[in-house]
Amino acid sequence: MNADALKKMAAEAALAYIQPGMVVGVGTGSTTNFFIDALGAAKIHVDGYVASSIATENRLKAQGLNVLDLNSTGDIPVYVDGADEADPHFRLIKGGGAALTREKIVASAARLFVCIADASKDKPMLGKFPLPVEVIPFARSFVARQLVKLGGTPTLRNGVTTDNGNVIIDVTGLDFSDPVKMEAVINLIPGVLDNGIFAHRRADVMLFGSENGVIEKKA
Ligand SMILES: O=C(CO)[C@H](O)[C@H](O)COP(=O)(O)O
Repeated sequence: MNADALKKMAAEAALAYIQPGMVVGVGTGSTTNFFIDALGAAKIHVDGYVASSIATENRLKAQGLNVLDLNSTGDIPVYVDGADEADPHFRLIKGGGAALTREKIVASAARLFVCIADASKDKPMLGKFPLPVEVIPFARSFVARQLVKLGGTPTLRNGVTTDNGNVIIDVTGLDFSDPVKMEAVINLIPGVLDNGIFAHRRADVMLFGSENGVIEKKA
């Protein structure tokens, strides 16, 4: 099976977590797009969806699904999103689609975070995937120098502006032996809005699409 078939399998399995009357948070990316399409077909009578990006909002609307403002919903029962890497402790690297800040906000507002991915994202430890960091443009060069001091090699993601009007710096070479600490340390650099380590807000459930079917892991 190709990666898309595995992503679709994981995305469709996440429907089991969606109940009528819920507010559902929806992530961003190709795996989440399969989830949105599955939602459109399933026609579950949820209260509405909170989108983690403009792209997701547009795709939900194209499916005729009701999009809600995060500021007018309370805590969200469930959030479904993909990941670039996941470790055995349900910690993630996200932001390959540049939506990491809003994704982390909606994930943090959710009581349950269901992460959907193809099994290639299941890693013994984080850090092969370059870490996305959302940075206020004014501070781009300063932040890059601080990331070098942390042992990283930063690269500006060319031509990308986030939904928040910022830039993305992708960083390789960081020490991921303590992802909780690294997430916090990077976020202390002035000019950083957020970074793609999801260690303070980890996933609660992992659904990996694999050649042997969906592998479900619960924290
Ligand atoms: O964090 C993300 C977007 O900011 C995505 O969830 C992550 O990049 C995975 O994407 P895909 O489902 O396309 O593999």
